[in-house]
Amino acid sequence: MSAKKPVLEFRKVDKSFGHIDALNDISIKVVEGEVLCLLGDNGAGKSTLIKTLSGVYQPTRGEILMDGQPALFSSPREAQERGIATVHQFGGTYPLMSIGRNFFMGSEPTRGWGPFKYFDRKTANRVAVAEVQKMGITRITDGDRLVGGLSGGERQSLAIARAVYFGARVLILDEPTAALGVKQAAHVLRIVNEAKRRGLAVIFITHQVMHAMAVGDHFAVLIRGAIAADFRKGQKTREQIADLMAGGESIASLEASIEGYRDTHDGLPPPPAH
Ligand SMILES: Nc1ncnc2c1ncn2[C@@H]1O[C@H](COP(=O)(O)OP(=O)(O)OP(=O)(O)O)[C@@H](O)[C@H]1O
Repeated sequence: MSAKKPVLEFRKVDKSFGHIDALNDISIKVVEGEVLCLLGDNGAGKSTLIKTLSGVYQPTRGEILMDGQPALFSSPREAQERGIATVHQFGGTYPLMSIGRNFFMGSEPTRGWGPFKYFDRKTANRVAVAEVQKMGITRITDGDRLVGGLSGGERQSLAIARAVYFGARVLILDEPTAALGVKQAAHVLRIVNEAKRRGLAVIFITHQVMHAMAVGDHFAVLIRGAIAADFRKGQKTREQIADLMAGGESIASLEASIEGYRDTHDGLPPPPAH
């Protein structure tokens, strides 16, 4: 067990949509300075879990605690104000706007007064570039550059740097490396480590076991809305984690049965199961 403090905690949380139980008896802690990897196949409940953490949904049953106190986030804005930031797969950035504008979207620094107030482009650019560089992206030097010209990894990094600058305590990263090549993914993983080093509690959602293993301190595998396994770094091998994500069915035996079918059916794959 970790001696660090949980920032957020779910206690026996259920979330149902009519008769569909998307989350079932979820108890989990998100700890400062740690990365919690949330793993699970399509439809396992990962999105529902992060939406419940970030105020989009309210639990049907159970309790959410923040800093040990009961917390109810009635909207995403309220969760954001409490320091819960969500970064989605494509960074949630605006491609036709500059880096400086994107960084300060919604909290623009201004100069002047009353009707003479205007967006302080220089300050925005200076701060945005400095913050992004502090996270290790030294290739970004011009805050006027359009975000549309950045790589996928740089966009993710910009969104993470922004969340850190605006005081996020919990950073939820929804498949940040899913659409990235190896080098770009490595870049984002380094930034995840940097956010953790700065004491943020990070929730990292991914399908990629290797990416999870590169940054995770704590792992939770969701299957059909329930936590099927909850373990810490070093307690399971890559193969064991992949098997858990596949619902306990050994990937190796699945591959062997597909190969066996191909051998007797002119190399054709088996038809999909119904
Ligand atoms: N708003 C909703 N209304 C009804 N059912 C929902 C709703 N949102 C999610 N579900 C159901 O809850 C279950 C979990 O869905 P969820 O989107 O959380 O899974 P996921 O793990 O994020 O999947 P993916 O990796 O494909 O995004 C699914 O069966 C889904 O159909």
